Amino acid sequence: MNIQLNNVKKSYQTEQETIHVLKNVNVELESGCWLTITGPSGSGKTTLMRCLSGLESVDQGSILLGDFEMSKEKEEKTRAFRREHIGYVFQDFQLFDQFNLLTNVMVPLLPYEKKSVIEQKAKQLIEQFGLSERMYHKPSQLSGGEKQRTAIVRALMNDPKLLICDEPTGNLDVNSRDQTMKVLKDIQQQGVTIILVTHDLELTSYSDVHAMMRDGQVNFSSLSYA
Ligand SMILES: Nc1ncnc2c1ncn2[C@@H]1O[C@H](COP(=O)(O)OP(=O)(O)OP(=O)(O)O)[C@@H](O)[C@H]1O
Repeated sequence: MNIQLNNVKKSYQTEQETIHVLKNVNVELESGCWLTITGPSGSGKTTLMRCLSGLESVDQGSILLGDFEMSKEKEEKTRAFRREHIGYVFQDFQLFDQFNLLTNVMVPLLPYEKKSVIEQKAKQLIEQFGLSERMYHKPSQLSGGEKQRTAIVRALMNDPKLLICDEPTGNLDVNSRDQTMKVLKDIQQQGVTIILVTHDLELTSYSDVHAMMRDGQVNFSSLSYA
């Protein structure tokens, strides 16, 4: 899925002030590419991912995902587009405490597809990510790394064309991190566009393009935090 962001601006209004988070973001990414975005804490990476996936609206500018101009569409259409085409791995997992791992993975698709089909797909991915033995455990019984892998599995359930990963390896040890990256690489090789947000500069080696976020802008040329 080609991605194009033009002059995207986004602010938050608090009681005291207006926080200008995205000041003028321009991004162009070819379908099937892997973009890694790094940048200091608070520079707006998560906000950008939320706007890109339609979880938040932008104040100005345009977001084009393939032929879909997200910034112009109504919420209902955006929600359907996200459900069909985007996978999102949240920084804080966003798993349901009351459900076991298998149900957590299935739950976003349950209202829309046949349960037996979703369950088969879920079990296949759960096995691929080495989580079969934890399938009937609830999030409170999972390690940080297991929760993170569960969040990745859930994001892959709809065969996304765009996979957004916000710090997907923050809780993983180096071996699990590298394993996860290899699985993501395989997924990219199947044609999926990947956007990865991370503080871990080593992960840029997996990507085709690296950009740094700073002062509300995305800069494609810098490789350091300096
Ligand atoms: N809903 C909100 N209301 C007000 N301010 C917000 C809101 N969401 C984010 N912010 C502010 O926007 C700025 C950017 O936040 P964001 O989470 O996008 O940064 P980040 O680069 O992802 O940070 P980190 O690397 O720590 O995850 C921060 O100053 C944050 O406090």
